[in-house]
Amino acid sequence: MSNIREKVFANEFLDSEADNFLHVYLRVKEGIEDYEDLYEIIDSRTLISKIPESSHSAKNIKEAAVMKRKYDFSKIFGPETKQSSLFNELVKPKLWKFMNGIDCSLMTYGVSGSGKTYTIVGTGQEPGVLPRSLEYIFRTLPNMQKYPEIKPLPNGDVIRLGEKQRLGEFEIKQNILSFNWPSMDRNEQINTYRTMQYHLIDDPIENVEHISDSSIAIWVSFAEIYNEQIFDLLQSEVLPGKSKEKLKLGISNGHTYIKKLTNIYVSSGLEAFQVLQYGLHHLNYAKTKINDHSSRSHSIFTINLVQANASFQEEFYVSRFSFCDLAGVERSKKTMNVGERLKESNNINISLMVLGRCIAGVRNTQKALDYRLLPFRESKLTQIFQNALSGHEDICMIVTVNLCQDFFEETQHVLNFSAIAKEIMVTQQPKDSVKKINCFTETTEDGSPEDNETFREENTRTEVFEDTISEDEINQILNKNITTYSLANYISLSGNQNVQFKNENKMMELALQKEYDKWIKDTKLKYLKENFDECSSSDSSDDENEINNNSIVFKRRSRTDSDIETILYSSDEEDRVSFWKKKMKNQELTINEHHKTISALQEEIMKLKFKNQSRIQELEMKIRAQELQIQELKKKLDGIWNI
Ligand SMILES: Nc1ncnc2c1ncn2[C@@H]1O[C@H](COP(=O)(O)OP(=O)(O)OP(=O)(O)O)[C@@H](O)[C@H]1O
Repeated sequence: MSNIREKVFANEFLDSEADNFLHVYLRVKEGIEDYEDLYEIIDSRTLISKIPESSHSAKNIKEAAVMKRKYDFSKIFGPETKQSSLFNELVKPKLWKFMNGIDCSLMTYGVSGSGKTYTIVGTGQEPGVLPRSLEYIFRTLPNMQKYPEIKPLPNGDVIRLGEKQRLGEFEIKQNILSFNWPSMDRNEQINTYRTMQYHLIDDPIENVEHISDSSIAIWVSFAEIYNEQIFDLLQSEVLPGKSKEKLKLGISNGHTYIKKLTNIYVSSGLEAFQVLQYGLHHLNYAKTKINDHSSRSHSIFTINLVQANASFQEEFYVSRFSFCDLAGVERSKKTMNVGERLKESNNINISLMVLGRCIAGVRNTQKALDYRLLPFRESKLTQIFQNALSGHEDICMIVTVNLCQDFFEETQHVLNFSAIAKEIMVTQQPKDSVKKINCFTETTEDGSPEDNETFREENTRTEVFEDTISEDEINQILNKNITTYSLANYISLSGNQNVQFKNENKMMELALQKEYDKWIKDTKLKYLKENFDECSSSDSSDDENEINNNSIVFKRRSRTDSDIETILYSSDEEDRVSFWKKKMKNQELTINEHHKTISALQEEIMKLKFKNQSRIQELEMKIRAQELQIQELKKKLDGIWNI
């Protein structure tokens, strides 16, 4: 039998896609009747936005003639689009790739309430692309075994399970499937799924002859990024008084993964759907002014497909399909959020801003070879999707919009974002980079699967840098055509891997380091000039709004409240992010100050308590002494009476 991957790459669909740019689709929410004053869908790919003079977006437009903006999409799904059409046209071809071993991601991006969750999860009557995908995958692939044999680890390796571990994994799944819902009838879920199955019974499926001669398994995971912390939505119920475990990120072979994320083995679409419902039940939702059931986090549901070549028992291929439902773009003025909701809002906006900056950065990098240090590490979301967002995986975005007037500014922001995203070039994975996945055969029969997983994660893989410097790169460096991004990369690589190279080229490295330091200095000065006013001298040296940079004093430009909104919705992403970061930093400092005051007061109270306690003890001892004296005197008195 030939290699599964060879069949994948021989498949004609891989070469059939005409454009190599990131696919960005627009989905227009149904039920908005009178949007023609503001928007015009001129064909299946183009939307025109008419910007009213009163709008904030019109401020930067000088001539009346350019009060229209044109946005191109891979395809526009109008308000009449049914969930089934969206699935058939957009997701089905991707599932075919996924079943042939290629990693795929689908993201929904849009204003809060515009239909992101509706598109991915849907409702009982109108299931979204995810439940439909689960059903499609299980109808297409051959029957799965009841107990799993091979388990994919979060870092990309696979592990062969022993007898006890197989039973253990089965039990974990059963616990989820038999979970008692406080607010939902389990039978209702099953009926919802069965109804969908009934409707899809005549839907054609693909011929997967070449997959049927390999042994396969499907595992699913579900993670949430809430307030910049990662949580496992499939973790068993947290005991009262205990908090949910925060998961960390790891890097393996250049891919970022979530450490210790639970993977559940599922052997049918219904089981996978029930696991999805279990995770959704743990997701952070809240009622805001613009959506009664608003997701306050980014959620990532991943289907992992493990294929083992029947003839080569130790050859495994894992492919993943991630469905990422992003939290909604929102303005605190509209949502009227305060307290915890406001904090969530800030975190959501910041991570979406970083996403926008990364996308713009990748676009610029590819377009003008204007390499920069892209801010992927500034948010968990962008770290996880770094590889996909850099154009190295099959990723598509569904931008959801509500074309009503109330959300005009936010929708412009979303449309601008999508216009940039659509310019990202996607590079197809080259054939020679396909690798065989490591498989670990378990020797011990005892120990839980989690133990093994942790052991494997911690002991078998270390974080490694993906590649070494190529001849071309060295030539680039010598030609001084090097960009800052490559410089930074080179320095970090030479510091970690190329020890021999480093020794041989010490002089060159020093020169590069100098050039890199200069870039850091220039960037800092540029930033200060953009955000601060230069002043001749400083009146108060400890003013936190002042920065002294090489004896030039810069004073922070003050910003009004309305500037905040302008920054949040302006096109200058870097300005926005740095502004919000600083604002949050200041808030953190103020909170710290409050904490310090509270600690001081608590100390004072303790001191007073202690002082009073010793005074009370002193007085009690005096009373005791008085009482003893009384007793003595009484005794003497009794003696006198007895005489
Ligand atoms: N295309 C559509 N057709 C019918 N109903 C829709 C459509 N899109 C959204 N809805 C309905 O609008 C409401 C809000 O949608 P949804 O919860 O999907 O928004 P969201 O973008 O995920 O919001 P948030 O970011 O706040 O979580 C839901 O009741 C949903 O059923």
